[in-house]
Amino acid sequence: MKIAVLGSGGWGTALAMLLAENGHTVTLWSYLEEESRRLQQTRENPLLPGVTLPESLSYTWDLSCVRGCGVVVMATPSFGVRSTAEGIRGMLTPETILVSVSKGIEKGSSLRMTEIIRQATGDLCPVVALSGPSHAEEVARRVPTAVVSACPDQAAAETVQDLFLNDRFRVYSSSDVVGVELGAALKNVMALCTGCCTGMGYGDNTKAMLMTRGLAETARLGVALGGRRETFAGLAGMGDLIVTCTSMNSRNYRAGILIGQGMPVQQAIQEIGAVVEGYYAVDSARELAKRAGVEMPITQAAYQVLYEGRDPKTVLQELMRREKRHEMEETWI
Ligand SMILES: NC(=O)c1ccc[n+]([C@@H]2O[C@H](COP(=O)([O-])OP(=O)(O)OC[C@H]3O[C@@H](n4cnc5c(N)ncnc54)[C@H](O)[C@@H]3O)[C@@H](O)[C@H]2O)c1
Ligand SMILES: O=P(O)(O)OC[C@H](O)CO
Repeated sequence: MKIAVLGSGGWGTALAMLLAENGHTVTLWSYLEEESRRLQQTRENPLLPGVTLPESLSYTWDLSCVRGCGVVVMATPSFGVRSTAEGIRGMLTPETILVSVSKGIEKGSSLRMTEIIRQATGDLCPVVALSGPSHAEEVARRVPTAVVSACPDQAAAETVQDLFLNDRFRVYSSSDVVGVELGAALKNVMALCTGCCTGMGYGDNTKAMLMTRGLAETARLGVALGGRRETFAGLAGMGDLIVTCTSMNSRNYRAGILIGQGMPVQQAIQEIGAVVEGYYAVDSARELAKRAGVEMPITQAAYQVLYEGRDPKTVLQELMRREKRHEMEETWI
């Protein structure tokens, strides 16, 4: 299969490697010409240390590489998804399958990634979300990993499942694209929160509390927006939450640690040197929650720290002092 991977950050590069190793003809598109030239010359991505890119990969910074591709993988940061999708409109056919691997919710529109792609490309092709606990650094080193391929069009989800599957990358299919995408976007917010508490010197109890209650509010929003409750107990929900809130590979968790240690938010994001999606998602998630009438106290707390400059210790105190309640009072998995 001829495949284009759009976005040569850590994740786009790791997936391009995997698809090339699965025998596909893969072109890796970079947003910046110099990034593409450097990849071609060095066959290394500094975001994936110690990994050599396969000889069979091709590199470009020209979006016309999508012409004639059966599958196009959208792997830019969430803020680049709309413009990249608009750039390929007119080069697709109804048979092309688009795969979204970006994790976020668009600022302003509060649309999920597959919704943006469908809108920006004229809703011509099926759009599959591929998500789950999968740090690029580990996938590139062939560490056994499992993810989920989600689309209401089951045939498209299964085509993508087959393309990516191999003996170190297991892919499940799902029709719940809403649940899968919201789990992906919200776990980044929770990782910023758990990182922040780690940075402030709190321990495993605090981390477990935020992960568990964070998943509860994620599922509450997801179900209100049409996702299935059980999806949040799966790879794109609990699975990705675990990996992101516990791994030093996580950009969101590491940014949270720096903020908890007292570094200003923008400086912490700069320091990470790769996209910190939770920062962008928190604003849109809060907006979605408001519209759906869903309570999301941890997301709200994260917003106050990240956008209003409030002291994280005070914000955590306020979370702890909320009115007492029954654990299973609300929608839960
Ligand atoms: N890195 C991972 O382990 C991983 C795993 C799963 C999903 N994801 C998701 O994949 C997406 C990409 O993450 P990443 O870690 O590869 O990012 P990254 O920070 O490593 O790479 C960012 C890339 O995007 C390019 N870029 C910058 N601005 C752009 C724009 N406006 N339009 C298009 N491209 C632009 C940069 O040139 C760079 O190549 C994110 O949504 C992330 O949540 C990442
Ligand atoms: O490094 P993070 O926090 O952006 O997480 C990357 C992936 O989403 C983990 O599945």
